[in-house]
Amino acid sequence: MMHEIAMGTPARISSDNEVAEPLPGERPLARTRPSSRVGGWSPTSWKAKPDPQAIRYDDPVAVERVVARIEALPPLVSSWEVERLRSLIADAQLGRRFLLQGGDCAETTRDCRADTIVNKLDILLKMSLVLIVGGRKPVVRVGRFAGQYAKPRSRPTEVRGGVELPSYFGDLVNGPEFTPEARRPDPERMLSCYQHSAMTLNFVRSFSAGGLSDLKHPECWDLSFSEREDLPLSVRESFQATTRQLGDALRCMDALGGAGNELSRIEFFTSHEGLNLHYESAQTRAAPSRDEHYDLTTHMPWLGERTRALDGAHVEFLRGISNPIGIKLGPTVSPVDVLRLLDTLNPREIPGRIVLITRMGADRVEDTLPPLLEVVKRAGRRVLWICDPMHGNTITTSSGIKTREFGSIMREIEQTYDAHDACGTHLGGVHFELTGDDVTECIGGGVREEDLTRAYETLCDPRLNQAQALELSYCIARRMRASL
Ligand SMILES: O=C[C@H](O)[C@H](O)COP(=O)(O)O
Ligand SMILES: C=C(OP(=O)(O)O)C(=O)O
Repeated sequence: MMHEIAMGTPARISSDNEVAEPLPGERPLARTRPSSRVGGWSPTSWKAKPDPQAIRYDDPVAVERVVARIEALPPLVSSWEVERLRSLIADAQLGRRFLLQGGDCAETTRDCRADTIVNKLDILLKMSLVLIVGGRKPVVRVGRFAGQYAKPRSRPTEVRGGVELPSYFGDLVNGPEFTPEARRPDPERMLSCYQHSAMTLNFVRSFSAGGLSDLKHPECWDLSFSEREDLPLSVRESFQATTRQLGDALRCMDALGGAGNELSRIEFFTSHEGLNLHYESAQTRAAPSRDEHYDLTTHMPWLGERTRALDGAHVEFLRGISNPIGIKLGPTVSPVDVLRLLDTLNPREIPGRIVLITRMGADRVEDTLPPLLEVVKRAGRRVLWICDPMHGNTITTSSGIKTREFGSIMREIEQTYDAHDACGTHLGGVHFELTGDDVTECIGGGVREEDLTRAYETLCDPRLNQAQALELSYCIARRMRASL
């Protein structure tokens, strides 16, 4: 099969915006070719713009050395996979698919292990099956993995016992241990995270091809939440009905075998916050025969709440690549900001290009979301709206533990559905910080505040565990079914 691939033998890069002559027989790597399609843009034009989360590397030469090494390495994903995701998102924008995005808050190289990855795929797959039954439409699965190694932080430094050190910005930048050595931003980490992303992806791909046969019997999943006495009888009954329908559907698909069998080949896409632009731009390449650039570290990078300034480095970088992109929108964004972001990031109204990820907080959805929905609808802009009910609902317990309450998470989803219903727009997906492991980081769904210290493993924000994530998918399926 012939593919148009944005790969090639690396040419020697002579400066930021030039490509050295290739050797005889060598295909030029077009990484630093400026784009004629996107005015004034090149993969490194972001360097001239302000970056509120800029990493303070102390050795710029070492940064350039690592970047050159990553440029020379093969891309992690291909441009045709990216295009496929864009077409699926375009479908979701028309209401024909639902998008499920989820994974760790901060992925770590330490957790690049078979069991951890399998558990994550397992929960995403289970959730997607429940959502298919609820919404009666296919689900696009996008993991926060194989690259979710960089974290924006509220404060550049952290103080413990009178000692001040740089904050932990994710394994891509520095280490979590509270020592000057670990917290020093180290460019070599970009190479290590590239390698761990490649290992993760390799495992995800082989796993996807094999299918997950043991998921065919939802009766064997841990669905103890659906029996909980504190749930109203109607909720329990609706959860049990979902399980029965799911079991019937899976057995039916199994009997049909091969073609169209959701369990025989499972598609996952990757995503992460496009935060460390040295890393992102090192893997950004031009498709050989088209004036299109792709960030090939991931299928779908997203723009974070802290880095979405219109004149900032991150918007500059993302405006020139052709990947679908997520844009986080928190309670301080204005309708005008959203339209400007859309004008800058999708001036040609490309279908499937933009996923707007709202994360207002359960108490702010009602006053902040409707004006955004209205203005985008009135402007006739084509976007996929999805809800991240995690980032606006972070609280700190009296003993200083960062957590999130299951009830607030679900309330944000319900309110977001209500706002879309009132405006005549539609909610086309959800975005979660979750893990397939049995952690105790969020309260509710069987975890009490006093349980938080038992298995609190995240290095940044609290994630849903397997049972909590599954319960949420049942709640969403219930809501979806009610609006069919
Ligand atoms: O995941 C989101 C952010 O990186 C995270 O909420 C920042 O946490 P902080 O406020 O502790 O820096
Ligand atoms: C940092 C994140 O979110 P936000 O930008 O919405 O705070 C995140 O999703 O990891």
